[in-house]
Amino acid sequence: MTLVAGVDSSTQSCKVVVRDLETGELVRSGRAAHPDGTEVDPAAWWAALQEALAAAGGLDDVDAISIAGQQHGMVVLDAEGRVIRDALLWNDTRSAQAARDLIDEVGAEEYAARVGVVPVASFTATKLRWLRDAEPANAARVAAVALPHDWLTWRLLGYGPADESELGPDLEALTTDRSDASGTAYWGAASGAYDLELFERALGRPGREAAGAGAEGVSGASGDGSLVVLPRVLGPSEAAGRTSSGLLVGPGAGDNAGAALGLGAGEGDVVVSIGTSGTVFAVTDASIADPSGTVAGFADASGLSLPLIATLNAARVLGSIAGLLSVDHDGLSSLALSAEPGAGGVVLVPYFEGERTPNLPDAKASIHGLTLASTTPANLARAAIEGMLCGLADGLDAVRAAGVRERRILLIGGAAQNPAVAQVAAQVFDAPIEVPAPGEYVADGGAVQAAWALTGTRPAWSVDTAAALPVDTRPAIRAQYAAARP
Ligand SMILES: Nc1ncnc2c1ncn2[C@@H]1O[C@H](COP(=O)(O)OP(=O)(O)O)[C@@H](O)[C@H]1O
Ligand SMILES: O=C(CO)[C@@H](O)[C@H](O)COP(=O)(O)O
Repeated sequence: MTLVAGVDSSTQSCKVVVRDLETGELVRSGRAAHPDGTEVDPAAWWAALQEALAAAGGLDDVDAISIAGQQHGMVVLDAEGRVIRDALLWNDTRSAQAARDLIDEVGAEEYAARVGVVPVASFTATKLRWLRDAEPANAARVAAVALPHDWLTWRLLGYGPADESELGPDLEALTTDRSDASGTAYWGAASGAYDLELFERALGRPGREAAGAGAEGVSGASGDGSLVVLPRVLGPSEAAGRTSSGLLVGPGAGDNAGAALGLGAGEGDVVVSIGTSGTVFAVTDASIADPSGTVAGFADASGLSLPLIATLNAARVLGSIAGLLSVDHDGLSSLALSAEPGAGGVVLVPYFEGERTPNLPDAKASIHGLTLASTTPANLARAAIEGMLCGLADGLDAVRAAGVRERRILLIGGAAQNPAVAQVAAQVFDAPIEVPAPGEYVADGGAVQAAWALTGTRPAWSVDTAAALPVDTRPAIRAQYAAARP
């Protein structure tokens, strides 16, 4: 049996799946927790990857692996391959002003036309601008900029600081893929190239694409320190390299593109993912350039496009309200299902972490419509689920406005396993909902990439459906949410 592995290095944890190349059957899996916070030492991701791989039985009998991960995080390396400061994650909003500055300088339409996105605090370019302005000494030391999956792939191949790695700090060996590169705001899905002027504008230092492992005589960060190295952008089935033990390492992906690949999402499928982030996305032929910045024109992991909206407030909203009500996930579900649709008029606008869609990085959550009669645990539980899903339904409207037409919504992510979430989703969205069998679809996308890189053919593994819910729209839920949100 030939085995391939996929990894999801996500915000809250690292997940590994090992699958049979021929059938796609899940053979083993493992996971390990990531630290909390929006600023994380990448060494913690590396440690979690080792732990999750060990829990998944190791890689000795595995032929290929590929690492997908949380998008946008800023990993800055010095010329010795050391991480200069903790990574700023996609949900760190300190770069909101930097995003506004970049838009003022370049223009939203120009950004959308050049790289398919308009900066928000999540995107890597804004974090680099923040670094330039807030930590100039660190910005001056930057020799390479990577994303979380790029850095983990590089480390897995054996690169890193000389005293921590087999192969040393060859920055030319850094790689990324189209999907994750498209979340930087300095690589365009339509152009298929870095926009080096936008990169320089962000960090205040010129950059160039890495020349490939072992490239010699290249002037740049590894040589004269003048040009910052950006990972070489690999195609969907292009390998990043092999480890010294012969393990083939695939290109990796941003987590949402990884999930699309793991689900085999195609025309007519809109994926709604409810993990740390809430996302709504689809795989499309045409690339998107939305000058309002609502829909990001990302690339997918198969050579197509991935128009996407993301919210900062998803599964953790439910965790927070469950904690407040002293119940677990099942308890929150039972409470929510015991309340009427509309939660007795109680509306929770869930901007606990600020928000990205709509772009309100400094917003806070609020509860509306409380009366003495409506203030019950059941209504609060239901309002949390309804509010979180209404934000995503607004996102679906934006994705539709960008030209996407869905036949069904595929509901994935940790919170999709909550029965109340699936039921309320059928009442909030106006499309049929399918909940795929519980699984790690991002890591599965990594396994698909590993198989694709190994054999040259994209595998067509099947995905089971756990539940299918017909449309049961209750327009009052979105109407009262629309009246309450800013
Ligand atoms: N049954 C459930 N109901 C609600 N939330 C859940 C449930 N199971 C897991 N979660 C939440 O889902 C989140 C993890 O989902 P996941 O998709 O793995 O996130 P990420 O990929 O961002 O790390 C956690 O916040 C967890 O508390
Ligand atoms: O910022 C985005 C997408 O643009 C997020 O989707 C991150 O990629 C984090 O994903 P999860 O950890 O929530 O899966």
